[in-house]
Amino acid sequence: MGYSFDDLKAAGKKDWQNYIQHDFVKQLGAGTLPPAAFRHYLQQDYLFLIHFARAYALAAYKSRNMAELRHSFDGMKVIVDLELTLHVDYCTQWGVSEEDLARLPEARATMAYTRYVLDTGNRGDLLDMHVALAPCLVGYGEIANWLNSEANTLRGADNPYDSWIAMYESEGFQAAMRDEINWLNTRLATVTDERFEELTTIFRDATRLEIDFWQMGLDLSF
Ligand SMILES: Cc1ncc(CN)c(N)n1
Repeated sequence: MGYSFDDLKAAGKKDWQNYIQHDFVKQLGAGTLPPAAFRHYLQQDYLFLIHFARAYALAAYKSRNMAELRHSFDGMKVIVDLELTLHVDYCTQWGVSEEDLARLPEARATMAYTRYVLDTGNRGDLLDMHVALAPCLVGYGEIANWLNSEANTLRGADNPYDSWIAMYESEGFQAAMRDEINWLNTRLATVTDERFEELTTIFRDATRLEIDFWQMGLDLSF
């Protein structure tokens, strides 16, 4: 009894590190990521985020009070207003319209991750759902902070991916990340050892699916 979000990360430490410090992330930070890899990743991420917005809607459905409802609503707003807007802007620069995006075939990594999270939420309760969502929200906030601490990271106009880093380091995203950690810390403080074990499996599975998502970007795979 008496767990926290850090305990979830510690239980899958190696996977978490492989996710945060993936080659895709390192190359993006250094500005050396092949444009085709970023483009493939970002287009798949558009499809991914639409399903993740649905997952937040499911979390809202599972909410029992106003505070839980608002928490899910805030998570969904970050995806729809902040992240999807940037994705559509990037794609517009490449001459790819929202109609083109909607017609894109989904990569297996996109399907696997999004359906895993939706299934976990359907099967479980609100805590299961948020633990499945946490590597997404908390992970990208942590990635931006990790990139900023790395000597190889190039910031400014010389890095074509600078606006991507800027979004995830922004106060809007970082505040949502802190809220999620606080929310999880409150719930994890009272779970039993058995329940914590179940939750670590969900957290690690979602983290491994994040690793596959980066790899899909590097491999240009469907
Ligand atoms: C695959 C993935 N994971 C996380 C995030 C950050 N919401 C994202 N945009 N895409």
